[in-house]
Amino acid sequence: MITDRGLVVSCQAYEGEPLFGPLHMAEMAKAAVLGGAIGIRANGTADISAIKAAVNVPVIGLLKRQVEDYPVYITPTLEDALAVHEAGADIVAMDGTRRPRPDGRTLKEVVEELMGQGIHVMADVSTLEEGLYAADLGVHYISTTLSGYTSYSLDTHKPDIGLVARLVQETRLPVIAEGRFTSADEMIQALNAGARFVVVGSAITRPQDITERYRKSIEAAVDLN
Ligand SMILES: CC(=O)N[C@H](C=O)[C@@H](O)[C@H](O)[C@H](O)COP(=O)(O)O
Repeated sequence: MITDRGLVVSCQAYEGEPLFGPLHMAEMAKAAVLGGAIGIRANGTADISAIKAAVNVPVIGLLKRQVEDYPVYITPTLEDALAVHEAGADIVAMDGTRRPRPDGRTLKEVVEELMGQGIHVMADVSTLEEGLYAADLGVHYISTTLSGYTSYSLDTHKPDIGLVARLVQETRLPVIAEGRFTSADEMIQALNAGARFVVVGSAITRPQDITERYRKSIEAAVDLN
């Protein structure tokens, strides 16, 4: 369990991005830990293993896999969840919605199997209802990761601190604030709303996004021609 409060850094790069691959992600994780991250979130078995070998903080693992016709892509099957666990993740993060999964299993079935094996589960949800359902199933953590990314949550506030607050009020589980955080002020608000910790990815570990954000800010304010 992660009992500390603070900042968890998500070190993820997609294929085609300059920092894609376990070597870069392990170095990124080391840098995050040097800066005081209390944990790392990572995608894919190769990155998870490399990061586990590189740092001494808990790793939240997931496996992103898009299967045709299924919108669920964060650790979509039981097999994916077990692979994440075997790669060394301390916590397995998975889609915590009730949408159909490519292996035909329900969220309940997957969670029960993982918990039966003593595996710690983080349910990535997009709404209060999903969080309450995941809590009923007994998951260890609920994260707001998917707010803004399901067809029925597209209009939610970025970041969704309101959802963090509601989940804290209505469940007894550790609530994780994750997704679309870009400033320390927003993170402080989420922690003050009761989040156990905040997970930040792109705003720290995607240099191309960071550069673009700065560039757009100056372009909006200064005539560069
Ligand atoms: C929705 C989805 O697929 N989220 C993924 C989950 O692992 C990652 O792509 C995000 O980077 C992570 O959640 C952190 O969020 P942000 O990068 O906004 O700080």
